Amino acid sequence: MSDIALFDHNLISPEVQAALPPNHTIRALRSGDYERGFLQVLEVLTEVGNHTKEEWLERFDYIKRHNHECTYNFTIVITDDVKDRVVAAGTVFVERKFVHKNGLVGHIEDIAVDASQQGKKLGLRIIHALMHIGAKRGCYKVILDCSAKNIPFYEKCGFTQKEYEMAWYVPVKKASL
Ligand SMILES: CC(=O)SCCNC(=O)CCNC(=O)[C@H](O)C(C)(C)COP(=O)(O)OP(=O)(O)OC[C@H]1O[C@@H](n2cnc3c(N)ncnc32)[C@H](O)[C@@H]1OP(=O)(O)O
Repeated sequence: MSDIALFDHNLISPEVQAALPPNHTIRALRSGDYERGFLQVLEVLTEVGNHTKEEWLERFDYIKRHNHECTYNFTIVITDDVKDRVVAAGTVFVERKFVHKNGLVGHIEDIAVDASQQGKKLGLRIIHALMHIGAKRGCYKVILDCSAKNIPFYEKCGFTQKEYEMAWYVPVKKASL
């Protein structure tokens, strides 16, 4: 697969692009971002797994092919164009609901800025770009879960605290001997 974009670039906010440092670009995730270190950037969040290129393309291609269906996935990155590396990433899912008269809700997930690039407003730009995508796709709200230490960051981005997060982790079955 050549360097294919996950979704249409006209959803990227021109205001956010204009606010980036020189030689940086905000754009849709591309299939070639495997080589540009997209998965390594996500390692600031959690365990990512050592994907082969084939495993990466399997997931990328699936999302791309199914992006017109029930849930839309808009994953974006910021690249350092001198180094040709991904330095920040984030996703907004658009969920189709029955409530709010068949309303749409954006869910922000997996916000990550390379450890060496944090504190340069790249996280803020990613969030603003995802909020723009949610608004353009017709969401009536955009929501996310985060740790307490990140609340001030999301408040700076324009979010307010509401409700509580709940989680259930599927028990890992031990292999039988
Ligand atoms: C929905 C989710 O995915 S939650 C998971 C979020 N991701 C992580 O925790 C992974 C590790 N952390 C990171 O990748 C980054 O540090 C992020 C995404 C949390 C923040 O991105 P950065 O690029 O470092 O932040 P950025 O420079 O855009 O900060 C914007 C503003 O928020 C402030 N801010 C950022 N993080 C914090 C924090 N933890 N506490 C207080 N303020 C903060 C900054 O000081 C800045 O304020 P200013 O406008 O007054 O100068």
